[in-house]
Amino acid sequence: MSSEPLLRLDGVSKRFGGLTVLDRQSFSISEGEILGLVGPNGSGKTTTINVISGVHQADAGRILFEGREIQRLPLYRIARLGINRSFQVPKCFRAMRVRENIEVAATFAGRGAVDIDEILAGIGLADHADAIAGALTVNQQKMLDLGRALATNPRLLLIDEIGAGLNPAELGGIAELLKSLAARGIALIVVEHLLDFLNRITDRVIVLGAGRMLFEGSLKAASRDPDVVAAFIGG
Ligand SMILES: Nc1ncnc2c1ncn2[C@@H]1O[C@H](COP(=O)(O)OP(=O)(O)OP(=O)(O)O)[C@@H](O)[C@H]1O
Repeated sequence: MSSEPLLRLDGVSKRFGGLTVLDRQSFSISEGEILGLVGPNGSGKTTTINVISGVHQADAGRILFEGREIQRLPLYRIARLGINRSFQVPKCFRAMRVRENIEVAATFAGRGAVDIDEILAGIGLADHADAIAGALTVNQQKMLDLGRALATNPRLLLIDEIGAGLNPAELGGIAELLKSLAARGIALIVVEHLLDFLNRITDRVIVLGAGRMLFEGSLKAASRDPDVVAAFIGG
């Protein structure tokens, strides 16, 4: 493994109109690492994922992936470099079959052959391969979203609140899947409100409050940090 971080944010800011949503974020992640991103509603977690993946462009700062600046690249080029993400609200092709959704993602990214059956098994949809995606439950569609991201052979995977609404057994399955991806060298940034779930997969978290990085370290230490406590319970 290289000692250089896979991804580095350097003073990244994002504004929507007069509202500063990300305020000079700087952090990095190495291959095979899982980084948790937590914070109250509206603190900028999804926006962080959106600027890394190219859904939005940063207004200031640099985003380096394997040492290369990507902050001005469009989403499809970022995906082809090996960064992909899941969405809080699933975005699969609802009229297509489950397997076709994954095949389309693999073809679009053009990042080499992937084992579609292995992906289907990993996301728990092997028995639904021929189902129409729109007929799946929302939780299954979230898994399909993850499968579509995996089909692009990512080196960095951004996971946006996958845990909400899942039962403990499903959460356990996802935790094991994410850990196995990290063991294969994929870096993961996981946005999550379910701290027990996060605790199972990582001990490094960044806590955001109103777009600012308030804390970086273990979840346990975060829970004792006065700035973090103030952000969550309002001073
Ligand atoms: N496209 C947009 N246009 C305008 N404002 C936006 C846009 N996207 C996000 N925001 C605002 O940016 C702020 C941060 O939103 P973001 O979705 O990143 O927060 P979050 O931490 O992911 O919240 P949650 O936990 O509720 O998902 C919020 O005030 C939100 O209303």
